[in-house]
Amino acid sequence: MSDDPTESDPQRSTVSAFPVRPRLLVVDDEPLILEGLERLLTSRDYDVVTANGGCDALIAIGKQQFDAILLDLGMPDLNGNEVLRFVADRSADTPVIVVSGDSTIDAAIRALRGGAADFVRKPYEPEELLRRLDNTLARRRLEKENNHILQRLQQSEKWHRFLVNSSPDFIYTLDCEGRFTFVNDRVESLLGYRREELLGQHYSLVIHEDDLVRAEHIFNERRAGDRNARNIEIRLKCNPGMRRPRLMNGRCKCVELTATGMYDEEAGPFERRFIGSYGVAKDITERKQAEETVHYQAYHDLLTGLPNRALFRDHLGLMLAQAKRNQKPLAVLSLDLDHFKVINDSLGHTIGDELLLAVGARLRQCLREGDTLARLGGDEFAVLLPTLVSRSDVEHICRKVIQVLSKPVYVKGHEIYISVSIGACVSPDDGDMIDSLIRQAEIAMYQAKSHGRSRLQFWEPGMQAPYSERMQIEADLRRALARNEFVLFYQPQVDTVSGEVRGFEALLRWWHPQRGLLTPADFIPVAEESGVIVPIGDWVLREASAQLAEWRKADLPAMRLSVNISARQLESPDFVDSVMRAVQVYALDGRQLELEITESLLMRDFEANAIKLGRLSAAGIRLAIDDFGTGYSSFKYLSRFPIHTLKIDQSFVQDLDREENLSIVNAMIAMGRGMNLTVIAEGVETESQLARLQQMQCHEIQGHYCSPPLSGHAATVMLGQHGPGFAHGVQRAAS
Ligand SMILES: Nc1nc2c(ncn2[C@@H]2O[C@@H]3COP(=O)(O)O[C@H]4[C@@H](O)[C@H](n5cnc6c(=O)[nH]c(N)nc65)O[C@@H]4COP(=O)(O)O[C@H]3[C@H]2O)c(=O)[nH]1
Repeated sequence: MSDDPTESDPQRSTVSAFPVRPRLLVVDDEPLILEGLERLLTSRDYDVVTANGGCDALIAIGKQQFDAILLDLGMPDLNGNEVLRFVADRSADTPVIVVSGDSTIDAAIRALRGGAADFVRKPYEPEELLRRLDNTLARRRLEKENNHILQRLQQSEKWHRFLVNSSPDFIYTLDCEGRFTFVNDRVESLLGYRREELLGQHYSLVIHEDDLVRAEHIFNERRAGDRNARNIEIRLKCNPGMRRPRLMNGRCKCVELTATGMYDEEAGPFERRFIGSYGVAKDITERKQAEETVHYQAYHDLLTGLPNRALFRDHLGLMLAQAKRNQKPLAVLSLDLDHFKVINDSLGHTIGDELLLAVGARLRQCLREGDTLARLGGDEFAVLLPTLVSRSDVEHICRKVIQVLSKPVYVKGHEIYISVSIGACVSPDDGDMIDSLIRQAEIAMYQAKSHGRSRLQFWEPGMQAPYSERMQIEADLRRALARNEFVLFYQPQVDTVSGEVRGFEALLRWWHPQRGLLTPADFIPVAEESGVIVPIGDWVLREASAQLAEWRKADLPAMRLSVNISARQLESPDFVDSVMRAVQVYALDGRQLELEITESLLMRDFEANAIKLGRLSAAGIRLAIDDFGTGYSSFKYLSRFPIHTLKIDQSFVQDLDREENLSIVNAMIAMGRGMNLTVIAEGVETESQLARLQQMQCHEIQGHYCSPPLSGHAATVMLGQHGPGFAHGVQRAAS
């Protein structure tokens, strides 16, 4: 858009902008005078148009623009004053010089009042007329130029005002006392003040109390140019009484401020007078909030809102420095919920999350304000006790924690019992390095877990090894499946009367690349705790099923094969499906597969287990109660499960000489037979044990007396021979 007002007139440009010959209109009814004037002016290079009366003049003015008009007054058709009025109405900026024979002062005054620029009496001196014409044209040229400049200034001010007011930034000026002399419209949406409310007010009205000292420097900025204050972050307060809170998000805004000193330029370069400052404040509230969110997320656990490991480390670092200065001990606790994974897997993550929230809140109750409680991940919490008197303080707090967490937690209708294992270490006794203190507390916590859970264990120097070994096993276990390092062994279960092999128990072994063949006792507890047991258990089911399918393919007698099921496996929501899948994939007769589940595990979640096992039983799959006699099951409950086999725990079998054990085993066998179950005695090592079991009419035995667990190949060979050797031994014992 152009700001040049003459650009809109195609007929004529201004005298100053386009130095062409000035165009004049000469009006007189006297032909001789008209001619004389025309000659005179043309000789001076004016572009002359003549009109021999008032009417002619109006026609000429209507057609084109003139830079000046020389006008006679007394004309018969239309006198000069009428023409003058017409010019004043139509093109007021065209100067008119009246050239009249009427020499009265009244005529001159009237003409000048009517808008004439000058009055020249006839007869005139040509040079005098030309000089007056030149003056008039020069004056008009200056006026036009001034107008033009004024217009441009007004336009430019309008644009600046528009830019300032529609700016997304808050723009202000202050006087030298720090009072607002200008604020743009943005202040209303930013701070909730109307402009009039702020004008004349001291800037401190809008500064957040905590930033007042900093603001003093910026709002009194005297520097101008490149050295001024730039991009200074500061908080501005919103109008507390604002009526339209929907415009605001929050009670204060964060801005980035650039301020500059203002000086009175007219005082000259050596006498610059400070008159105030102006500034531009950019709203960065959203950016700050986003930064704060990112920062919060980086340092907090999002579920509980507690500090995470990074923030815990920071706090610990600070407190260690402080403890060193004050020569006071501090303690780091590592807390881990016992069996949390089981709860999480069986009741679902939503309940698990609620439980963690409840635990966090309870832990907080046991601590003082200066203590730090953090969630390091999963069910692992950490506590920093920065001011201790002695170790007994730690014991006291931990007793409180253990006691508070031993009370049931109610989540969505579930009554959940949880306990916590705590490891602790104290600085400076146990060191003063952040990471080693945290690690030592964790090591001690694992020790507490392995010593029976729900207890406190202080770190001791020798504790490193078992923890590392456990971690190593866990890491190796995670790789073992992919590397095909697991293998199943098969231990036969032999009929006590016929001596024939009735079935096998599949027993897991791990060919560890460095440590050789490992038995379940070496790795099942770690696999259970870490959850790796679920995929491993799945593999066992598939491998055992594959073995049955292989025996069938080799035309070997159909055997029962039992597999051990772990707690995590049974509680996994996918359990039933994974068993069914194995049966279907290998097209097994469901009755060939038996699941061994310990009685205590069965009782743990009675209702859910009854449903799951009911579904499996409907598909013909058998259920054996493992380690029978070691748990606290009630016969009444046991009868609600579709059980086929009772396995008497080897601890009873191996001590059959004791009268008391003999009676128990006798009762168990009688009960099993009474319930129409197959009774198998485990861990039978001697002939006399076998003889007693035969006497008590135990159906089958399993143990080294018959055979240790065999490799798949050895078990296949045995099946081919169909166990005559056993029959011989078993029958001999019976006779
Ligand atoms: N002293 C003695 N022991 C005998 C005798 N005969 C057999 N045994 C051992 O007794 C254990 C019987 O298995 P379990 O009670 O089911 O107890 C098993 C079972 O609870 C668990 N387990 C084994 N395989 C698996 C598996 O695939 N999955 C799961 N979850 N657990 C398994 O590990 C436990 C131990 O398994 P193993 O070390 O293979 O130990 C086996 C077996 O080798 C004997 O005459 N004398």
